[in-house]
Amino acid sequence: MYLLIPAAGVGRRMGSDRNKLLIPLWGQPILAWTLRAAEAASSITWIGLVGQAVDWPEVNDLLKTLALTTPVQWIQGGDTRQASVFNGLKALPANADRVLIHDGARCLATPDLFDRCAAVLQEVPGLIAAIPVKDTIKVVNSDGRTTATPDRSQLWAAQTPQGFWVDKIKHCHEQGQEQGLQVTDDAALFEHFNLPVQVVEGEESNLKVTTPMDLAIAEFILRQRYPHLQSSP
Ligand SMILES: Nc1ccn([C@@H]2O[C@H](COP(=O)(O)OP(=O)(O)OP(=O)(O)O)[C@@H](O)[C@H]2O)c(=O)n1
Ligand SMILES: C[C@](O)(CO)[C@H](O)COP(=O)(O)O
Repeated sequence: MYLLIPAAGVGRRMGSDRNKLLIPLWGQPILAWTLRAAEAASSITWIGLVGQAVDWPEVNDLLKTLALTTPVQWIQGGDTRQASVFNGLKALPANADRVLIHDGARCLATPDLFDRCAAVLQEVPGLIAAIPVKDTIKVVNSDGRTTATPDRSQLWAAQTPQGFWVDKIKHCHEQGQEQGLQVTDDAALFEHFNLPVQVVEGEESNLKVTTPMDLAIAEFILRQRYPHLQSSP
């Protein structure tokens, strides 16, 4: 299975002056955890790492340290996550007919989650990892007043991996760019063009490390996951 890792952000919400994926988390960069999980997933046979040129020297050093057996191709990212993913799709090997797309910031996803998504993608053209929301969600207007309360039983929090048949998702991105669509996940393009997106049970621990609080939570999760370790493996 081909995997694209969007890793070309800047981490504004982290308050970082550099790519947050290079910030240490329990002894190694956030991105290292993501790459280790992808490496450990039996289904992943190729990684497209989508990043900004300014980060390449540090990422290259990290790749040398990790010495992954899975081939990793460096791909130039774009100004938005959507543009970065599209660049990644255009850089896929010609024989790639299915692809998983996984945020570099979701560094706690387990190898099992990748493998489960890869297995389902054999059967459906599009999927997302997701978990049911626990909070009651409100729609709020520009005055800060609630205007609606969607039925919680129908609300799921989308995660990544998200997976797609390559020809379909590439076409969606092409059309989306032409029509000026701006989306925060790739499944939204599938939905916009009336293509089916199957939910695969995600993981509560598969948080997107976005803010400093997320870093603290992520370290807690790692310490629980590797209780025998004093620091990262
Ligand atoms: N131009 C961009 C923006 C984001 N991403 C990636 O998309 C994932 C999810 O994005 P997010 O968590 O928002 O990361 P940032 O954009 O860095 O964070 P912020 O929005 O706070 O700046 C991350 O792995 C990020 O590296 C990307 O590849 N290219
Ligand atoms: C793709 C995603 O992780 C699904 O929840 C999320 O939409 C990414 O959002 P971001 O603002 O680019 O971090």
